[in-house]
Amino acid sequence: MQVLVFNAGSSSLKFGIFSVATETREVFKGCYERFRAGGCEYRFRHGETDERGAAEFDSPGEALKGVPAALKRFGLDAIDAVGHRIVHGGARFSSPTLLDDETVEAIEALTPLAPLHNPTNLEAVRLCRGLWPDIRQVAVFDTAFHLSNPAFVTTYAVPLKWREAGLRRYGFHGTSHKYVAERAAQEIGRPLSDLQLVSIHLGNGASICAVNRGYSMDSSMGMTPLEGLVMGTRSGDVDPGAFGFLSRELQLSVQEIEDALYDESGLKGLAGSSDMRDIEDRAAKGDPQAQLTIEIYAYRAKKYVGAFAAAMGGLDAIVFTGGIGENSPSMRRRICDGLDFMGLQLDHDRNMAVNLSGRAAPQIQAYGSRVRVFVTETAEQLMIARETAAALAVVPPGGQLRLPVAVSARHVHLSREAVDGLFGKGYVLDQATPLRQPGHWAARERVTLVGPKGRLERVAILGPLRERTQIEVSRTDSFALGIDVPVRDSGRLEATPQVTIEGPAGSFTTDGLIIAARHIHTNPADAARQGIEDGEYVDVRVNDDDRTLTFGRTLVRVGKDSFTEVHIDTDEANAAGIEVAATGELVQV
Ligand SMILES: Nc1ncnc2c1ncn2[C@@H]1O[C@H](COP(=O)(O)OP(=O)(O)O)[C@@H](O)[C@H]1O
Ligand SMILES: CC(=O)OP(=O)(O)O
Ligand SMILES: [Mg+2]
Repeated sequence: MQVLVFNAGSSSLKFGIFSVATETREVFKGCYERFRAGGCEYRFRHGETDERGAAEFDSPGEALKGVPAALKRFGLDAIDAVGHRIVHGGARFSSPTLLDDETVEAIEALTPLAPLHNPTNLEAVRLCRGLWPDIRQVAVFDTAFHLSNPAFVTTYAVPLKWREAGLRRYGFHGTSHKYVAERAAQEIGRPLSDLQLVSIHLGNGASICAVNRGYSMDSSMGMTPLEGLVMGTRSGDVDPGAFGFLSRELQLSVQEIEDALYDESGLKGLAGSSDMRDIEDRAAKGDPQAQLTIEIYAYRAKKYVGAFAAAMGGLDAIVFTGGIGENSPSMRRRICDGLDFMGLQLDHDRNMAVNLSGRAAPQIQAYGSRVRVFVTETAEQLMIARETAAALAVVPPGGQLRLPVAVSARHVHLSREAVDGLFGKGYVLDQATPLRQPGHWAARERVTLVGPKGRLERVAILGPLRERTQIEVSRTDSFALGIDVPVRDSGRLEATPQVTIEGPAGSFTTDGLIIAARHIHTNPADAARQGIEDGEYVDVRVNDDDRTLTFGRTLVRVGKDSFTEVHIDTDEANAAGIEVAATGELVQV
């Protein structure tokens, strides 16, 4: 599969074509960067060609316009899918997601939380929809990796009302942190789940991530990519008291303050340039402003390394990546110097000799340093290509069907004889409420279930009538009744326990008591679209928020006119934090 990937950052537009099979190979690598008024630089690599030059674009968003022509010129415009880096995915997007009108709208709504990024990311999506309306596009989110952060990390100590409105920490650069952590684990030769790592991504945007035994535990970035380290044009940590001060002393509006924190701060605010190369050159020539800037930058990073080692309660390795992390030996040295007390010591010669060609990840710690120090190129585009292909492999070409999830509360299906016994001979139930499955209904009448421990009153009766009475309860209900109830597929009633059913005209005791195994009702057309068959078991993921849960072993039941719907019981719904209406999606076929 040929995958086109877009990675629009705050100071560059990177794009590439990847051939994804068992191995993922980068066929074409393109980049527009060093934007200033009136122009930028570009570099295109394809086979033996390595072409550099100047272009007229003055921002990553503008540079998108150059991509179609570049691909055409290299004969690379036949693609199968597009993968996009999307910086902010909020609490909803925990994994790569197919882009359609609804998901694009949801991403757009997050723009205020990543104003330097999401608009350009979406511009790339629109460009591709225009050029290749029939090609599927997948969003890969910077935030997704960090959704594993615990609540004590993601929660700001602010009023409940603000938290309810959505104020919380997220963290970014997740694709990069995940890649470099995996790369370091590979070099160490131990599984990521055994390791405590600090990943230091120093690009134009910069963040540090605590990767604790395979999961992101904390990131220096917060609700927006503004918190944390000093960046190219962003401030990083500032006392929130600054807002009041600036408003009173300089009469600045919230918008003016926010704009300045994003665009006029960081390296640019401190030294007048957002480019670390310039600043390092000036500092070396004695410029005191540039010197102080470098000291602040390194100190802030060092502080987070120490903090995250303490947060995890251990540290096996740190990994440098991003333009500055990869290319500036002096910045790496400033950040590492003085950390001998925690077992981290740099080898100065190795630090100077770093060569990252061929995806190398050299170790630059001194002999005897307990903590390893890696430098590695980040590979956001490669990760996006892989995750795009993986996401599409489980989504059939007709598109991802959101499966409505219905929560079944306890109910009974009655036989003719049971109705006679409970309500009187020949009684006709009132088919009060139609259900979504055609021909199915809930009756106005109710019954009571009685077990050795207790009673369940007002239990629903679902029709039509069946050959055999079947009573479906949850595991919690089984304790209320005091009966050990097995999990069974509907209709599999051999050797099931007995329960007593009471109605207004009489009661009787019958077997047929089960905890219904979760299942999907679907029809032949939807089943074909999803690539699933009657009788097969699939996994269904429900809820995209922090209670996201994947239900394994969900039985597919295809019926000629069935309405496609996942049925789970109340215990399962509670575990997944589902209240009334919810949807799920297939994660594995
Ligand atoms: N040799 C170098 N020495 C110091 N800084 C460098 C060097 N090469 C690149 N950088 C810095 O890397 C930063 C850009 O990082 P990069 O990861 O390319 O940005 P982006 O976040 O836009 O992807 C700039 O501050 C640039 O000056
Ligand atoms: C999230 C972020 O800051 O991204 P970038 O470094 O690409 O600007
Ligand atoms: Mg970047």
